[in-house]
Amino acid sequence: MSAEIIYGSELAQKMRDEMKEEVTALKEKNIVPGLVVILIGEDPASMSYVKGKQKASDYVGVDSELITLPEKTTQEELLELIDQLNNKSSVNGILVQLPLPDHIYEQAIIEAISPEKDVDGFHPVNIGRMMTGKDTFYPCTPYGIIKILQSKSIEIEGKHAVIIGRSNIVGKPVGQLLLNENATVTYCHSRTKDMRSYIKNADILIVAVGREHFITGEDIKEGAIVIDVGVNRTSEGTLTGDVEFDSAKEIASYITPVPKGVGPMTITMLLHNTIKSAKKANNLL
Ligand SMILES: NC(=O)C1=CN([C@@H]2O[C@H](COP(=O)(O)OP(=O)(O)OC[C@H]3O[C@@H](n4cnc5c(N)ncnc54)[C@H](OP(=O)(O)O)[C@@H]3O)[C@@H](O)[C@H]2O)C=CC1
Ligand SMILES: Nc1nc(=O)c2c([nH]1)NC[C@@H]1CN(c3ccc(C(=O)N[C@@H](CCC(=O)O)C(=O)O)cc3)C=[N+]21
Repeated sequence: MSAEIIYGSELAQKMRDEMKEEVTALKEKNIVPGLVVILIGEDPASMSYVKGKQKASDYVGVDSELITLPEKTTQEELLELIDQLNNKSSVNGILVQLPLPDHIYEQAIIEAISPEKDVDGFHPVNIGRMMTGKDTFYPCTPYGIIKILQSKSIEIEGKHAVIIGRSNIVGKPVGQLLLNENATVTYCHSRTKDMRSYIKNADILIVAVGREHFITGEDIKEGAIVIDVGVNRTSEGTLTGDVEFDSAKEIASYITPVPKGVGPMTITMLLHNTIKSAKKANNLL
């Protein structure tokens, strides 16, 4: 058996086309969804992600502003900027690119962003809403993964979903969203004992570790659905996921590639959240 490859990039394009129409209609009501991205320092991977996001915003018609600040920016300066943006009505979404330099306390920044403008879905209020099954801004990568599964009408209910990785931005929230969809969820992480036994029993396997070739075809169950979140740069300078694609493809029923898998959906859901925020601010939701 050879798996069907799910190109998140194709779903992303389709959703961006739909959003573009929606934004055009909003503009006729004088509503322009506005996003501000704050990037501190000059990390090349972050700069590349931010560029992709600017391009997608332009395509959809979201008014996106990039604020780049020097590495030495203080926590107080960043908090002051966030305060200004929280109070600016033309700004519907605020994203502070992570990770931040060591001298800035990440949690203080996340909590300073108004939950109503937290289009990353990282604020504790939004995480709490997600955990209690309420509608809110869901974290973009996990939300994109749910959309990828739904786009292929893959049933989540009753399935055993195994998540490798428990970060606040990917692993934990993707498990929560899958639980909300009635999956049975197992989290694995660096302290998990006998991890391969869980992986072998996964109907849906989500891999978010950040290590090339972490999972191979031998690890997974026949017919499993494999979602590869990892983005690793190879020694040749290309991008690759956490899953050894060629071997896994022969065992899985569906698999996402890297690039062109989850990544483009992350950006798409960021735009979705920004448009949603603009609609809410104008009492359209
Ligand atoms: N495509 C996209 O849109 C996005 C892709 N990414 C990519 O996804 C990957 C993960 O990102 P992120 O969640 O932020 O990463 P983190 O580094 O924050 O988390 C990695 C997780 O993997 C776990 N882990 C590490 N080593 C092992 C091991 N040997 N066995 C089992 N678990 C292990 C860690 O466990 P522990 O908690 O115990 O340390 C941790 O929970 C990265 O490659 C990143 O680039 C990230 C965001 C978006
Ligand atoms: N506040 C915050 N929010 C984030 O959502 C956030 C963040 N910080 N910090 C870093 C991670 C990483 N991340 C990615 C988004 C898109 C791709 C993506 O589009 N990848 C393309 C390839 C892009 C390329 O070619 O460089 C793909 O997989 O096809 C990757 C990674 C968002 N993150």
